[in-house]
Amino acid sequence: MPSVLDQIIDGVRDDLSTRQQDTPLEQLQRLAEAQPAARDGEGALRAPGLSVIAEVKRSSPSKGALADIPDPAELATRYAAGGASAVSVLTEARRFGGSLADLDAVRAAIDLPVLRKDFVVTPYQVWEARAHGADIILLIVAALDDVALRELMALTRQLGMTALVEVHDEVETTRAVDLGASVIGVNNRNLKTLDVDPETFSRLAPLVPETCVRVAESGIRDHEDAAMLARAGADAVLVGEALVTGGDPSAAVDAMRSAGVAR
Ligand SMILES: O=P(O)(O)OC[C@@H](O)[C@@H](O)c1c[nH]c2ccccc12
Repeated sequence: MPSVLDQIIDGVRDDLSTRQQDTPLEQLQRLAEAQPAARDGEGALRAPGLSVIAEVKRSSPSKGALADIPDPAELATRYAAGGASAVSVLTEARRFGGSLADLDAVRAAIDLPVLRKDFVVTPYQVWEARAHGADIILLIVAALDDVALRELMALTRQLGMTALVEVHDEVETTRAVDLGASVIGVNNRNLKTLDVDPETFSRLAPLVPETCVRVAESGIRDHEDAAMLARAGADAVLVGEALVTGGDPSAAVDAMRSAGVAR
């Protein structure tokens, strides 16, 4: 039985081959080179206090539809007003309801670093992220072998972007650290089963060197969860569902950010 992650990546590869036919790599590279330089995503997350990466997320494989989000730019503007350090935009279409158009809209609306959140498996997607103005990309260790991960990390750096390298267990964490990742996200959700274990971050954080930015991801409901994660060593939290379903995204971001101050 293929895992949920395998199934998602199969769909991503299909959609990718369509885009590669429409837009050849050389054209993307020209678009990427015409972009203003990438913003310093790592620096934004390293800033003192608990940083919030606020996510534009319409649906998820685990919960189905979460929110319509007719105007992602407006949502991103609210995140920025609440003090988000970066905005994450899901661009995966089949399971998460995202698109590169969402990324474009958010990029045009705010001046914060923007994270392209997708299942990146080829250099083409890294160029694509930069061509659409992203400053940070997600690289999921569970989806990549060391050769691919090293190549994608190097290209990300070459394009002036930050890689958020995502792990879910001890082996993946060691791989990320050994490959020199400087921003490591611990996903409390297992992408192979979609189960959330809120203790995952606390268990893995000690394996991540102090010199790295530690990001806690998934299942973070409120300022109390954020405070707990800050105490467990999180420099940043990545939050989607709680912000898109909560009614007041600015206040929710502000509450989480402020919760980290008392750490
Ligand atoms: O909506 P939540 O539970 O707050 O989670 C946000 C984010 O962590 C989640 O969307 C996520 C983390 N890693 C991913 C990888 C792929 C897709 C999605 C994700």
